[in-house]
Amino acid sequence: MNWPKSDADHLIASTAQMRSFENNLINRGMPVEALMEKVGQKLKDWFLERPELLLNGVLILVGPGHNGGDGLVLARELFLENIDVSIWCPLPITQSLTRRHQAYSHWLGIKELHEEPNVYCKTLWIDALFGLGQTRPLPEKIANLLKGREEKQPRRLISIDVPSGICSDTGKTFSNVAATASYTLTIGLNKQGLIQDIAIPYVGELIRLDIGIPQKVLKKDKQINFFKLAGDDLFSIPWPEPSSISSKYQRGRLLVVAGSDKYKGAALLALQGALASGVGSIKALLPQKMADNIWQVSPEIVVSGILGNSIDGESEIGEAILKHKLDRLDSLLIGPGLALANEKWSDIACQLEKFPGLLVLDADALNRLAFSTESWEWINKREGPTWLTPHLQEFYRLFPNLKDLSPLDAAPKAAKMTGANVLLKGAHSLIASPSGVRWQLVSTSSCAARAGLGDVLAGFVAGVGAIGFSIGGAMNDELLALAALLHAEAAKSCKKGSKASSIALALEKLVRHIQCPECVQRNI
Ligand SMILES: NC(=O)C1=CN([C@@H]2O[C@H](COP(=O)(O)OP(=O)(O)OC[C@H]3O[C@@H](n4cnc5c(N)ncnc54)[C@H](OP(=O)(O)O)[C@@H]3O)[C@@H](O)[C@H]2O)[C@@H](O)CC1
Ligand SMILES: Nc1ncnc2c1ncn2[C@@H]1O[C@H](COP(=O)(O)OP(=O)(O)O)[C@@H](O)[C@H]1O
Ligand SMILES: [K+]
Repeated sequence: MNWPKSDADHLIASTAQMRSFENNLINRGMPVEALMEKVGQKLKDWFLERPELLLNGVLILVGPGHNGGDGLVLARELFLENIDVSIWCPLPITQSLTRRHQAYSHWLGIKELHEEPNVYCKTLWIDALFGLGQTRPLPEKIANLLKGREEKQPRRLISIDVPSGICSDTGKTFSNVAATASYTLTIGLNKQGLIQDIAIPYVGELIRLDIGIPQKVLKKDKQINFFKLAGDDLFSIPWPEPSSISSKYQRGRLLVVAGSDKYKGAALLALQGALASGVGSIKALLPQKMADNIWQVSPEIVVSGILGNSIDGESEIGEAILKHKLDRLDSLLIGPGLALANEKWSDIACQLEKFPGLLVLDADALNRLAFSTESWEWINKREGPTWLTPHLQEFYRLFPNLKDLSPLDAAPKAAKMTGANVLLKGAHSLIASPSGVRWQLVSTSSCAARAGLGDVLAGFVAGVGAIGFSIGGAMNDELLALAALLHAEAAKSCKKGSKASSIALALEKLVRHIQCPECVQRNI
């Protein structure tokens, strides 16, 4: 695994890993006091760079552990900068270091609240109640207070390390109540729970504060296999580059099986995604109506067969796939907009098993497999690599035995069970490989949540996969992750409300930019 870098910016840590890194530093001689001081200084710098947040003063909610200690160091530093600071310690402090900071803050004369704070006040609340040490629901008094605060002053609260009430491993609330932050300033490494879709409404914008965990400490952990991907990673993207003398057939050959009378647009969107990848040759098996017209909008596509049509407008794919020469392909995408015809998976199973190239199963191909007698277990029979691109409902339909697991645990399990790479789509899409490596997209835009974007994505990943396969044969695990990142970044670069086909054009431009920045500047 070469991308992205295994550094503090990219690693996504479980609570146990984070604890182990901290202990490692402390065991090597780093004083806990110094570590907390470092955290406090980073917090102070972050707040002082945003004076608008401090205009109405600051109230720091201090918890019993080291999270509270971080809050007290911040309180002291802001106080010394003449910011109007008060603290509230609702529970007895249990950590001695935190108690010492509390005593010093008292001696300095920092205001202390003895009553519950008023939820209406415009003061910024800083949640230093609980961090990594959370294992159970918030005390009722605090839960009610945080609930009231969100109702009366929505998001006028910033959390340190982890919003109180959220599990840093799963991202779930312990009891449906948690601090609702505008920002969460997480310390050292991104914690896996904080980037899960379920946590997004509580976490707000996630900021990682670097505390200088040395690379050699990170490298020692053999369990590091979870990486964050964001826009900055586009600059280091390992784009598969065919040789400069390669012909169109050596730059990836893709066959797209998509569309039905029921869902007419899906095939076109998938083909637009495929075109955006820059793959050398695109063929398609389409319903008759689309096959008759596609040349007018996408003359680059070669229609190499016609799909059958059920009386309900669903596509029947078996005959067309069986007639096609699959051995001349690098990648085969089946799924977007096919609808659920009454066909047996066994009709095509044998042909697909033997196909040595990359098979990408999306949308209704996943549903058809889910409802077949073969089910997900069939994927293991494939000779070539397989990529699955479900959204959450499709995923659990295909893997009903994993429905009690969170997406974070279920996706790698599915990858391991099937030997396929899985792209589980969502607000923060998760990519899991059979080797156990996971990637998660973090800085996505919710304007990507529009009908048709998944079709563009399926065509795009199949195109990128075809290029990768044409070069190496053996697929790099990160290829699916990099295709998903490009798609999300293209969606982000578009105006709010952009339609799927505009995003496909933005994706094409982004790919050209990565391959040749000068060409885009010269508008070629
Ligand atoms: N370790 C380090 O060197 C560094 C740590 N750092 C900072 O420390 C944080 C972790 O500190 P921490 O381990 O003290 O845990 P923290 O979350 O503050 O609270 C634990 C306390 O709260 C209690 N408690 C928990 N839930 C509760 C509930 N619902 N209701 C009531 N009580 C509850 C719990 O009680 P217990 O469960 O033990 O009974 C325990 O007393 C971390 O997030 C980061 O901010 C950084 O500065 C970097 C250096
Ligand atoms: N809240 C969200 N924020 C960002 N991206 C999202 C969000 N919800 C969905 N997406 C992305 O939008 C796309 C939608 O795909 P999909 O559900 O397959 O749509 P469709 O089948 O209608 O084309 C995926 O890339 C997914 O990751
Ligand atoms: K907190």
